[in-house]
Amino acid sequence: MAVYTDVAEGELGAFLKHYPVGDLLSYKGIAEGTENSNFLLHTSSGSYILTLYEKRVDKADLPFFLGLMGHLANKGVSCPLPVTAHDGSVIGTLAGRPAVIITFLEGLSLRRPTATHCAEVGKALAALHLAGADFPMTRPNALAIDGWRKLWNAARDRADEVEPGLAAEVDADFADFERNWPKGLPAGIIHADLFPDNVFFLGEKLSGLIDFYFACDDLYAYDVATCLNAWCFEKDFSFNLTKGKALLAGYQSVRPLSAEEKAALPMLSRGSALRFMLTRLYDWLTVPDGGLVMKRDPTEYIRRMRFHRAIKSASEYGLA
Ligand SMILES: Nc1ncnc2c1ncn2[C@@H]1O[C@H](COP(=O)(O)OP(=O)(O)O)[C@@H](O)[C@H]1O
Ligand SMILES: N[C@@H](CCOP(=O)(O)O)C(=O)O
Repeated sequence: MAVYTDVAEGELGAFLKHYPVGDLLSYKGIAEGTENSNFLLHTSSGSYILTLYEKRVDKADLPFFLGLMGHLANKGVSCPLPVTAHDGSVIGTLAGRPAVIITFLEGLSLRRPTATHCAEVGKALAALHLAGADFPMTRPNALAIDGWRKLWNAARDRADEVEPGLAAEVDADFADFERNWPKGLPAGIIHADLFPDNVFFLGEKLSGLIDFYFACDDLYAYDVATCLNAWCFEKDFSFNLTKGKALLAGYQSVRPLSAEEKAALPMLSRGSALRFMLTRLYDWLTVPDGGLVMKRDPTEYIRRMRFHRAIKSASEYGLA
């Protein structure tokens, strides 16, 4: 469910007069997504996505996210381009919310990606890292260890309701991360949420990347770790080595990982699994059922955390 704010046809028509998109022919709310309200617009000049930013996106971050999409699109990354209004602005106001129109990308997100799709994602992630290297704005990762700690402080007392023993397990992880989290690895702009729902394909060919609303500055290899978690595990929580090999080979065909990045991959993957477990756990425990935010199962990421804890070397992910 991701239409939290309704938009009346009259006010949308009036809003669109400020943009070079032609006349409104039809529009409908999009069910997919988690954070914001999204609408598909058909106008006399084509299709667009209208996003109304809801409470969990800080308006102060919008120039970074939208500027980044523009920068990447101009460098040949297939991602939405924000549409500039006649007065030169990109961020408007609609139904009391910050609102933006972005270009529509063709393609479908996949429920069951294959190793071929994983290789494409690896290549696209590396291309994104290279294309973002000269983006002039910065945004610290709000969901790095300090941000995880805040989520954990809010959820810890009830964590064992979700999985007995989870509180002690995660406390031990924090102690390890706070002492041993990798430092000094290559860093720059990362997507930070490149899950299958944020990647479009036309057949086996990747057609676009969306949802840059967690993008930030952090370790490139941490973004690779997030993709291993999101793309290379099966529904039974087993790691698919063929997919891992394909994703890593795809990435390294564009941007080779250093020996230090490779060595850090098990810890980064464990940290990334903890990050997604924590946002899911926080929502699971704090958001009322039937509420507006779609709740995702935190236990899927507890399984991944356990898998990564047992990894001895990054070769177990499929690194040559
Ligand atoms: N540029 C785009 N082109 C086509 N569809 C899009 C585009 N942006 C978003 N969508 C659609 O809207 C859905 C939600 O978008 P997303 O950015 O993931 O929202 P949220 O930030 O709320 O999770 C996507 O799953 C996709 O179906
Ligand atoms: N990918 C995250 C949730 C964020 O949702 P999105 O719709 O903004 O991609 C998770 O799986 O926990």
